[in-house]
Amino acid sequence: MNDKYLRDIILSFMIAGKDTSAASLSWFLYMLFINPLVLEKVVQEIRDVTSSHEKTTDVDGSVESINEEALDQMHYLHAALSETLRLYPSVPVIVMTFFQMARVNKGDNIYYIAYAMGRMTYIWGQDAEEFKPERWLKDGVFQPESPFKFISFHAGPRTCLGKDFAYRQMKIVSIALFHFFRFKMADEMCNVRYKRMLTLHIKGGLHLCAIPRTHI
Ligand code: HEM
Repeated sequence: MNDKYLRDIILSFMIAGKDTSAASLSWFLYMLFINPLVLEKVVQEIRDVTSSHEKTTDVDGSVESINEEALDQMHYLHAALSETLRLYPSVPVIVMTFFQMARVNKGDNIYYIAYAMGRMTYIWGQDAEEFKPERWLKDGVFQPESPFKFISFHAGPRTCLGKDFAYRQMKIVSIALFHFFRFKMADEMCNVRYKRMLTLHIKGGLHLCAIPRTHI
């Protein structure tokens, strides 16, 4: 390994890992606003996991309670994040360049639209357009889908290398945010739309007001 190799690895992790997780968290917060019952369940799960540190001002105590074991127990949060990524995949269009295959020439590009695939009734059923974390749960336990069905992290040999890291990061940030704050949209009438880019961002960003919690 030389410095250039190391630089390229760090750069690709920063490019692949920053905007994707940030955009997912924005959509996640938005989905919770428009689905208050899901928000309630997410907050309840966070409350259960951080219950040993009820004082919301006790930063060290609450950070301590966010350990590996606690993160693994958060099935509902994991399901809600997955459901967000199904409807709002951070990489909405994925392109593959082919070497050679039957009926595909060397150098041809094939695109698949993760955004559309996440909403197809053929793949996800009649309720495909609905935000339903429950579709990922069986008896309260998260059930992973085949990566060829839930395509938001790509599948096969070029699958996302940071998937587990991304879930951990998004879970930790969500726990910290909801433990210490309530949120409301700065303008509840605003029309939230996506911006057409390589990654799926909210057009103009998601503007929120954070209100410190006195108790969770
Ligand atoms: C919600 C968060 C994320 C999503 C939805 C996501 C999704 C994806 C997708 C769809 C690809 C394939 C892109 C393509 O081939 O065109 C990819 C590749 C990749 N991702 Fe992620 N990603 C996320 C977070 C991260 C994080 C946090 C890291 C690293 C810390 C990371 C590292 C990578 C790397 C290195 C690749 C390239 C893999 C390769 O081509 O062999 N990703 N990701």
